[in-house]
Amino acid sequence: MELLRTRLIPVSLLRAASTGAIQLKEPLNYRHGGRVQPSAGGGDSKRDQVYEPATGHVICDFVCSGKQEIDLAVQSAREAYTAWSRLSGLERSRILLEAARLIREQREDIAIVESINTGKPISESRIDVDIAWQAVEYFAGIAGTLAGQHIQLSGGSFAYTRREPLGVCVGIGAWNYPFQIACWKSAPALACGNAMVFKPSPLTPLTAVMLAEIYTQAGVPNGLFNVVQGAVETGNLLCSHKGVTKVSFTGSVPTGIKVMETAAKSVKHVTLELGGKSPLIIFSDCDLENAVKGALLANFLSQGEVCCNGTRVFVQKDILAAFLEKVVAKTKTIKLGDPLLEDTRMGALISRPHLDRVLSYIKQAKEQGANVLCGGDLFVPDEAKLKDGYFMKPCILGDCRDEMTCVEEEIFGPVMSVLSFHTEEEVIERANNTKFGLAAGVFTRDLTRAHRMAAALQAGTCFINNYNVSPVEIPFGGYKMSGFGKENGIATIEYYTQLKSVYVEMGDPECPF
Ligand SMILES: NC(=O)C1=CN([C@@H]2O[C@H](COP(=O)(O)OP(=O)(O)OC[C@H]3O[C@@H](n4cnc5c(N)ncnc54)[C@H](O)[C@@H]3O)[C@@H](O)[C@H]2O)C=CC1
Ligand SMILES: C[N+](C)(C)CCCC(=O)O
Repeated sequence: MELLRTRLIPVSLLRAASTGAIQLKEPLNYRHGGRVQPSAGGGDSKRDQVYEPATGHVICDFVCSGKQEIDLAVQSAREAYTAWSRLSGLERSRILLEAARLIREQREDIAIVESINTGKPISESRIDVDIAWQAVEYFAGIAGTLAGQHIQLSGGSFAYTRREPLGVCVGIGAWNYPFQIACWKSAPALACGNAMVFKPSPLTPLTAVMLAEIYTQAGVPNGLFNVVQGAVETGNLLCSHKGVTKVSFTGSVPTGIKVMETAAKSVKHVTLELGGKSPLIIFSDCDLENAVKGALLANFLSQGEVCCNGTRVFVQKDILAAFLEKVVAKTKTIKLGDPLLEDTRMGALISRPHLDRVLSYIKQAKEQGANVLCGGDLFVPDEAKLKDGYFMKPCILGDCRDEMTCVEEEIFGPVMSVLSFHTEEEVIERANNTKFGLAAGVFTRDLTRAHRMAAALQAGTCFINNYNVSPVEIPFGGYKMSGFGKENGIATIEYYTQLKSVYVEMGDPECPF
């Protein structure tokens, strides 16, 4: 019970949680081991409101953090870094394993808050929380294995390398997977001995603070994981702060470019996880039932608000009609509505402006000649409390062509664009003809073709006969304008450490002077 009293939201309220019932008063900044109101002064004192997408209600508001608060958060993280980076990997591992255990224990509470704040179904939020604690557990396991190399040199001299942390890292998150993004960034950062100041999206500020409380409960030093809240100005202050060594960013391409520009001025390390317009390629020799499942997984999780979604679905001409018939029938059965109900499979989009934007893409697609095969219009649930929610019916667009806006641009909503193709060579060229390169998928029973395709597709992740599965053991990250750097998998260690070479002379230096 002690543990529950320190929680962001009283557990009694969570047990009674129903959509539209939650109002929060607690501060959403987290600094040096506790929730705080941001220190006033230094610029951005704007207040932002937080909405519940399913009802349109305001859940709470918060003050955006300005210069003074960012200075305090970075300074506190620096202090924690000094203590944390001196621990052995195994000591860090033990604390992070406890954090993973606490996330598991609080899974349901975190998932409820996540669903209320993002609008996604509770069944999905639970999986997001699972993938999040698995990342913490995975990197806890790696913490104890971090090591350098010994290199024998001539004359008995030798060198060794030390894998050292970077210092204070900044994490900046998008709104679609708020808790998971906070874990995917903080777990490797902390495992490698860094501290982190994290800024969630202003649309979804709630669960990152729950993670901060969990890290404190698990035993990390105060300040090791601080949370600041805000939007553009706060993000900019973080990316330009002299005390920060790295920025790991998840968000759109235009913002990613700005983050990289700002970080470049003080030569900070950068990881960019940006948007996508990924191809899903379905060959006529596929298992059609599985390919239909793949197309749904590739387009309709989290109301389609997923960066790696396979939204350009290329289907080989001879199975196009059969595929469309099945995929449209399945899509029509997706149960929309209250995110907190067990059988809901699609909730509300993140905001009213975003919903309008997605609908305007559909309108434009129709004008450009696409054929709406299902959905694409507003959905108004029967329950009165949901009538102002941001719901729409999942949409499938047929008769798409490569040059249509819906095929070229990331929509970030439940909109699948279907295109047809004839040959393997043709589809490779068309699939790669994009500035993005986050993911790609192939459905085929031909083993050699599957691997040929995986090699030819310009994307950071290629799924064969599945889509949007994300085991924490495999690296995730983009090619081309979808960004660089990795999250998950052992490769991520490279992005949160630096390697020092130590030369040891065992004789006398040779000197020409
Ligand atoms: N590759 C990946 O792993 C993922 C990529 N995304 C991409 O994110 C986008 C949707 O998320 P949004 O939150 O709308 O993206 P966004 O780019 O608008 O915002 C992302 C974050 O950056 C902050 N920010 C805004 N301006 C900033 C600045 N000048 N300096 C520093 N930070 C700044 C925002 O407050 C927010 O926390 C989509 O394009 C999607 O593809 C989303 C999830 C995962
Ligand atoms: C978990 N997964 C694969 C569905 C999405 C992860 C990337 C993102 O944050 O959009």
